[in-house]
Formats: sequence, C-alpha cells, structure tokens
Amino acid sequence: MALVAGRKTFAAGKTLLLRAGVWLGAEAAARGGNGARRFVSQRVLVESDVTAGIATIKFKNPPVNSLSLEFLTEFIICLEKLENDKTYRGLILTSDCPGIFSAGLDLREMCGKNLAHYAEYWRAIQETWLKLYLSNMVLVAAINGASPAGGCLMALSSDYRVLADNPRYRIGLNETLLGIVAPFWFKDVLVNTIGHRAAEHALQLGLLFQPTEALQVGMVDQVVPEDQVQSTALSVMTEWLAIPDHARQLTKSMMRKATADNLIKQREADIQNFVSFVSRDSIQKSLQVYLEKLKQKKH
Ligand SMILES: CC/C=C\CCC/C=C/C(=O)SCCNC(=O)CCNC(=O)[C@H](O)C(C)(C)COP(=O)(O)OP(=O)(O)OC[C@H]1O[C@@H](n2cnc3c(N)ncnc32)[C@H](O)[C@@H]1OP(=O)(O)O
Repeated sequence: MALVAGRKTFAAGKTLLLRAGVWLGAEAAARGGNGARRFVSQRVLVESDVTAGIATIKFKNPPVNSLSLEFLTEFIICLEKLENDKTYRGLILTSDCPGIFSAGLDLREMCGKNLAHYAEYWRAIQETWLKLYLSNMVLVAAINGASPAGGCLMALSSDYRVLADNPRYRIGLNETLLGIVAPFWFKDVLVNTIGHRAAEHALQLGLLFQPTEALQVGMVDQVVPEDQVQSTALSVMTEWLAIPDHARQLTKSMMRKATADNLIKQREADIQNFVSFVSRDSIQKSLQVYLEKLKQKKH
C-alpha cells in the first residue's frame, strides 16, 4: 500500500501540491481485481467502481463537514484527479458524517483571520464551485444530511439531487440568517434551479427547506427513505450514463457556461468584494455571535 504525502503527479501530467492528508495509490488498491478502487485522503474519501465508470466522494470532515480550507484543498485535488482520469463518467457526492451533508463554509475561516487568508479561502471556494459546476462527469448528490448554505451550493451544482426523507435534513441558502449576503453566483445557481421568484423568496428569508418542501420548490429532484439514498443515486446515475457523453456534456455546457463565465470574468473583483465584506467589524461581529450561538446550543 503506497502512502504518499507532498507533491504528487497525476495521470494528466499535472503536478499538484497535496497540502494535507495522504493518498492511497490507486494502483495498489486496484490489485483486488474486482474493479473497485479506493483513494483515501484525510477529509475526502473516494470510492470507485472502475467497471461502471462511477466514483463516489464521501465528505469526511467531522463533526459537520464544514468547508475548511484544508477540506477544499483535498476536495479540489480529488475532483481534478477524477476529471482527468477518463475511466470515470459519473460522480456521486455524499457524506461520511451521520446526519450532515455539509454545514457549508467553515465560519472559522471567515473570522479573526487576515485579509490574505480571506482571499485564499474565497479563491478555493470559487475553484471548488467552478470545478463542480462545469464537470464533464455526471454529478449526482446523495444528500444524507443537513445541507445549509455552501453545502446546499455543492448539491445545487450537481446534475441531480436525491435527499433523504428526514425532517432534520434541511437544505437552503440561509446566509441572511447569519447577517451575510449570498454571492451573486450562489444566487445565479439557485435561480437556475428553482426560478427567480422562489429564489428571491428563499434568499431574502434565508429559508432552509425540509425534504417535502425542498421537493415541492424544485431544490431537489427526489426524496427517498434514508436507507435508499445511495441506491437511488446509483440508479439515477445509470440512467444518465446511458446518454452518449459528448451530447450530454455539450448540452450541460450550453446550459451552464454563461453562469460560470459570469464569475470567471470577475473572479478577482469577487475575491476583493468578499475580503472587504467579511473583514468589516460589523460582519465579524455577526459571524462571531452566530458561531457562539451554535456552540451554546448544546448547553
Ligand atoms: C460578499 C459575499 C460574502 C459572504 C458570502 C458567504 C457565503 C456563506 C456561505 C456559508 O456556507 S456560511 C455557513 C452557513 N452554515 C450554517 O449556517 C450552518 C451552521 N450549522 C448548523 O446549523 C448546525 O451545526 C448543523 C450543520 C445543522 C449541525 O447541527 P448539529 O447539532 O449536528 O451540530 P452542532 O450545531 O452542535 O455543531 C457541531 C460543531 O460544529 C460547529 N459548526 C457548525 N457549523 C459550522 C460551520 N459552518 N463552520 C464552522 N463550525 C461549524 C459548531 O459550532 C459546533 O462546534 P463545537 O463542537 O466547537 O461547539
């Protein structure tokens, strides 16, 4: 078993810096010969079925799969590796943390840090979204837990969403409840998914939808019993993979390119906007109060 940390060269000849975690060499793991491979990094677990051409990424950043910079770094590397490996045509996104898909952006990355950190963090958020939204693979989100804000964005960036039928698993862009504003590209993705009026309503009120409401508004495509989320995601994937790749990919690009380009053409300005917004005293205070409330919830 090969454990590698540090610099790693991937299939497409690109060299990326693996900042954290370890990587279990695919070659070593594939020796079982049953078509299954398993990559392991510290916060992102990748299982794959080579024969079917389907990979599954499980978020593994306990307790709540917050999108910390370390998590995002590992996630981007995994995505890039899968995207460049033409074995994989489909990717299922799910969580390894019981009851939580992802709590969204890691609020500790947005509080009490310096301006350079905020800029680095926001660039990683942008990069993650662009890679997900423009992926050539079919992306199915198997949402097996709560999915607020950035967690919801990851689900919305997939091609299809299956949500577990549990009233505690709420999903939505709740930024206004934190005293912050969802960026224009979060808004664009929501509008593309549920339409302008429903998005305006949901965004202003910071609505977190229970499964039946999420289905009704079109935020998810299917709600199924909790123990059927993974099998449903797999059968949806099989259906989507029956479509010829080139036709599906060009269609996906036709539908999504304008939304992605809208961010790409103003990436630096968007970073500056985030940095100046989040570093305001009033915003720092709101975020700290919100974090404190989360901590005190238990006591
Ligand atoms: C110009 C543009 C400017 C800004 C744009 C920014 C866009 C922002 C997008 C975001 O994603 S902001 C993050 C929004 N997320 C949330 O509001 C979710 C908050 N969390 C929860 O609601 C709950 O934690 C939960 C996900 C439903 C899970 O509940 P549970 O009861 O299971 O866990 P608990 O609340 O006890 O949390 C455990 C532990 O985790 C800490 N925590 C939770 N969420 C976050 C987070 N997003 N970032 C960092 N840390 C988080 C929580 O404080 C607890 O910590 P403790 O164990 O130390 O007390």
